Amino acid sequence: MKRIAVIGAGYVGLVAACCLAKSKFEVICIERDQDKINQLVKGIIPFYEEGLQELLVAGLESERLKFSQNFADCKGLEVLMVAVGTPSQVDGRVDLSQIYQVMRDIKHYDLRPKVLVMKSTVPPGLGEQLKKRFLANSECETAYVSNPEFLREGQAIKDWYFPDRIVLGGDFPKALELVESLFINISAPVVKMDVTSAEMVKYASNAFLATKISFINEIGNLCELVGADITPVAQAVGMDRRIGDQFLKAGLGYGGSCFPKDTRGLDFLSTLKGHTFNLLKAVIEVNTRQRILAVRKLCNSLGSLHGKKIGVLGLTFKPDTDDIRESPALEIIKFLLDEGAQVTAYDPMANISKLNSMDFNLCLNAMSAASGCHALVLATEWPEFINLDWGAVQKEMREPFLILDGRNSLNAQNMSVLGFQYVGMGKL
Ligand SMILES: NC(=O)c1ccc[n+]([C@@H]2O[C@H](COP(=O)([O-])OP(=O)(O)OC[C@H]3O[C@@H](n4cnc5c(N)ncnc54)[C@H](O)[C@@H]3O)[C@@H](O)[C@H]2O)c1
Ligand SMILES: O=c1ccn([C@@H]2O[C@H](COP(=O)(O)OP(=O)(O)O[C@H]3O[C@H](CO)[C@@H](O)[C@H](O)[C@H]3O)[C@@H](O)[C@H]2O)c(=O)[nH]1
Repeated sequence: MKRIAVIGAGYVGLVAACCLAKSKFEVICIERDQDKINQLVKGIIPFYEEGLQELLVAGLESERLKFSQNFADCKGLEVLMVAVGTPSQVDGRVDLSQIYQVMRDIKHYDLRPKVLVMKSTVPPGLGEQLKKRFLANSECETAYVSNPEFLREGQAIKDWYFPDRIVLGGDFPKALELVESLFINISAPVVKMDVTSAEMVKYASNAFLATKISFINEIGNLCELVGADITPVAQAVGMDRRIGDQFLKAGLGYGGSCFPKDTRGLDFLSTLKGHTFNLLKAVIEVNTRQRILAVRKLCNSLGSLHGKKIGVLGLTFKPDTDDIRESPALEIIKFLLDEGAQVTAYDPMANISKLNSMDFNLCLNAMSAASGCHALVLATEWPEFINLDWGAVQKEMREPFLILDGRNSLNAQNMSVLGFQYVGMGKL
């Protein structure tokens, strides 16, 4: 029986802790936020993720999953898995303060696990530094293993059990084997390498997916200029198996807690190392521009936005999550407010407690968000929006009945028949 400590009950930490407890490991999850722990021990998850609540409750009932604020409770455990946050600073640099605090605590409490597994996304090269600074001590026999996490919000449990690959970076085969043995019941190729290369896999994967999105958005922008439609273009391009059909959806660009911060983080690291990563810089710039483009489209149809009433459907960075971190919707709302528009918004799940005070009217449903609006922006493609009674929505609105489909998820022709002025992204 392996006993595992997971540090950080955020998104990744909680998924890891619950899934490992389900695999019959004894797991203690250390979280610094006592309010979070108070909720978790009652079986309540502080965010939305399909299927996670049930796993949490099962873990608590089996008594294989425990929570604590106290690092001393990790003493004597074989595996310590770090899943604390690595957010972005204003200049793009990764804020590593949570990681350093954990390393100091490991030293302070003299924990000496057999293996320290780094699940947090950290800049390539950091692991080797941490080893030298915190673990290079003849008495400490802790092996360091980088094990980047690739799960997506909204599909986290599925991604945990059916990953495309498990990446392990480390120097000691025994330590790598120990970490590999945590993923029992998971059938996926295990790719082993050195620590820095494993750290690079995570950044390269996110940067590549972000590149695909910005690339298709640029093709979409060109489609508008030549009179083509990005939807069939992307579909046919993606049918080439060498390209693949995923992450080719044009729209308002990528948001969330990972792509924006990880692309900025990799760009910062490149600059620090003396390399100008022009391709990545362009990916980031295109992504920022997509939001501005959306606002320009509104201006093109409405003229000045001052005093115009604009409804926004969707606040989360994508459907099936309540996460609003770096959401394109919120960035667009800021622009609209700056232009003097009156903004109403609705989202079926957004965690609005995380919203800093914003000067817009949060509505209880899509229909009230649309009421009296000159324009509606579909910012997140929640199924409930696709299936709205759009005829009824149109009646609630006022001229010019503009709909800006920021996710190209509505049927343009149907919308026109209903009397909307339809504007998509990368379409005529
Ligand atoms: N969110 C995702 O979908 C995702 C997916 C893959 C990888 N990642 C990476 O995983 C890491 C964690 O991401 P997240 O979204 O779960 O972060 P998060 O910010 O949601 O959660 C981090 C948690 O760690 C806790 N914490 C911080 N310092 C602590 C300490 N010293 N002791 C105990 N608890 C502490 C925080 O209170 C918080 O609850 C990041 O590096 C992220 O880039 C995230
Ligand atoms: O064709 C596409 C696909 C996605 N997006 C946008 O891209 C963002 C990110 O989407 P997604 O990748 O599904 O969400 P995340 O949960 O942020 O997951 C990403 O970030 C995680 C954290 O690093 C990684 O673990 C995952 O592998 C990686 O997919 C969202 O705003 C989407 O709307 C598009 O605009 N077009």
